[in-house]
Amino acid sequence: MTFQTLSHDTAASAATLPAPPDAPAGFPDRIAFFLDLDGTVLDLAATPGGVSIPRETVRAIGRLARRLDGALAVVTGRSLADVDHILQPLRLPAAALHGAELRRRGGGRSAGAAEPPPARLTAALGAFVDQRPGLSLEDKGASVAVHFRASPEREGEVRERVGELVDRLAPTHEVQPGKMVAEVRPRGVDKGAALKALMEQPPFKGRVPLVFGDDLTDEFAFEAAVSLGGGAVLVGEVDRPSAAAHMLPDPAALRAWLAELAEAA
Ligand SMILES: O=P(O)(O)OC[C@H]1O[C@H](O[C@H]2O[C@H](CO)[C@@H](O)[C@H](O)[C@H]2O)[C@H](O)[C@@H](O)[C@@H]1O
Repeated sequence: MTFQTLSHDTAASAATLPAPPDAPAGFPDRIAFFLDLDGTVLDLAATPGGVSIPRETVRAIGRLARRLDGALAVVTGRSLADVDHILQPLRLPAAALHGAELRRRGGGRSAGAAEPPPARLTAALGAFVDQRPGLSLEDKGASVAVHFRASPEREGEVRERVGELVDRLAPTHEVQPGKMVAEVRPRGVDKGAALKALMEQPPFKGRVPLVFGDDLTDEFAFEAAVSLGGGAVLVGEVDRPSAAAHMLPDPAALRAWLAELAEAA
């Protein structure tokens, strides 16, 4: 495996990471792909429902999944229903809601970890959002998100209030910060644990993971992949340390990279 494990302590180093090789080592027989969606494959949009994906990207992902013998999964904060809607007609293995919803090859779903937060928390978040123009609540079941992209000046207030409400009302859940969003997800559920769970079974077992992501939640998956001898590609520049050893400037660059690899395959 040629993906190096590097340590990146500064934003400057993260901004100067090399691009991933055109043909990653182990492709297609010994490697597994894990794709984050928003900010990675998808350009960010004003609202969760405002995203779109070029049809040729869906075709490229489908083709790569076949070439990898099915060892291509989505790892996302979105729900499985959203994943299938965005990537239709594909139905890929997926760790949705940060891993609270897990779909292995063949459509089997995990049960258990996907309990929603207490209703009193969702009600309190709803009341908070209703009183502040520009905020919105995305209720995804096991995970709930407060979005402030339309009101970025409210970031401090949102992060503080969501943290306080979760501490007081939802001991089963914890806060997951993200881009213009404060999410609430089940405690201990993260993309790293989800990646490791998928890697335990075919078609992932015996391969090395390569993860593509952009946000804080993806760092769990980056670290898990590196710990399993694989690698990570950060999409977009960040002002934080990252476990990724490679970088692409934006989702368009990743879509082009995937299309080229699919074409070559
Ligand atoms: O894990 P991901 O696939 O990256 O999903 C993370 C969250 O993505 C969505 O929110 C983000 O994208 C929106 C559309 O571009 C944007 O409006 C918002 O500001 C971003 O935070 C999604 O709505 C969340 O449920 C996901 O958890």
